[in-house]
Amino acid sequence: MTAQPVNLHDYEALAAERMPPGPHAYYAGAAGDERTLRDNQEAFARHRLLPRCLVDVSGVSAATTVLGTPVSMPVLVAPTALQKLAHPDGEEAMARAAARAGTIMTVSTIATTRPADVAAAAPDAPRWFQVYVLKDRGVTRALVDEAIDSGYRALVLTVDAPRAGRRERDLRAGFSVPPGIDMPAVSAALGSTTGIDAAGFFSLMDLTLTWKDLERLVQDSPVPVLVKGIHHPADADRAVEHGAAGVIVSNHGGRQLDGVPASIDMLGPVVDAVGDRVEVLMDGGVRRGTDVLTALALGARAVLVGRPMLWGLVADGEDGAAHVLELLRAELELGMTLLGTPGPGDVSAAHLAP
Ligand SMILES: Cc1cc2nc3c(=O)[nH]c(=O)nc-3n(C[C@H](O)[C@H](O)[C@H](O)COP(=O)(O)O)c2cc1C
Ligand SMILES: CCCCCCC(=O)C(=O)O
Repeated sequence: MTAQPVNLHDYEALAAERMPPGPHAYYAGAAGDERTLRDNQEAFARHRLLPRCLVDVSGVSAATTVLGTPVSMPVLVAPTALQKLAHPDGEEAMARAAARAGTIMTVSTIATTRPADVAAAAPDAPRWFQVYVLKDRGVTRALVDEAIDSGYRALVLTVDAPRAGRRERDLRAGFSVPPGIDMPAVSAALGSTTGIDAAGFFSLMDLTLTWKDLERLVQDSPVPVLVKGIHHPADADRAVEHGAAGVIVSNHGGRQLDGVPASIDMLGPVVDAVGDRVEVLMDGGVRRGTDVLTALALGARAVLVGRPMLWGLVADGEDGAAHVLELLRAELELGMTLLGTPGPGDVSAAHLAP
């Protein structure tokens, strides 16, 4: 493909053409038969939006707030590891792209750039830090402290990955981290990062993690803590009881337990359980502005986008990632205009066909 991408699917195709097979397998792939990966997108297509007419849409704006932080749209950047596999500027380019789009970037524990350096790349932009709790709690603590000291505004505790899902594309492509790509968290725990694969990384995880650890993280944290990887409404309720300021309905882009429901299908039940107490976000399969509208209609405060941000980074670094976000914003604002909803807060269950 040579033409300028006009949607997120075009970026996906472009990245597939340009990336070496191993890194592409790692980014694109998911667990087992990839049923959940497919279902994340297909489930959006099972919902139908129901427009209302003769609403004044002259001032449509996607701007909103998430945990009190103003954002230009209810679309955030999901945490994804190893962004220097996409582009030499990695997380720093992603941070500048998110800042240009006026939204929040969530920086992974397995970033290829230190939390402080990502912050320095876009100093005024809001950003969150995603936490994997490693057996070596000192490594986790040091990264969290660095993020807090660098002004990150929230912690996102990922709870769906005590081990790597069985990622067969990685196995077939023989993917492991190439030389020259550092992951500060992994080098602090292991000394070296070259040759490590997903299973190798996740063997560093602390399998004793429970609700008590969430409570402790919340107590020790000067910033709000969200829990990412929630499927069950009862777990959402438990997360809130243990102090979470928000929950993210997510199946890790289908990369962990294959066969779990699409995130969009668990959003409604989670919103019913905790939506009156905390903000509920979701990720998985968001590829269109209309997907964002569906999530808002089911009660999400915002969505996060994972792979498409990486495809943008592969295609054109900071500019590519920024364009992915701009495409989503344009699609979302057009969708809001056609749906008859001037602001994100106007989108409700009444805008979905029964
Ligand atoms: C290549 C890749 C790396 C990821 N790394 C992380 C990570 O480090 N921490 C995390 O919590 N989730 C991680 N995720 C999951 C994303 O945060 C998110 O849940 C998922 O990508 C959303 O689905 P989508 O890719 O369909 O948008 C990763 C996903 C991908 C594709
Ligand atoms: C080889 C490093 C693997 C990091 C794992 C990050 C992650 O969450 C993922 O889904 O992949």
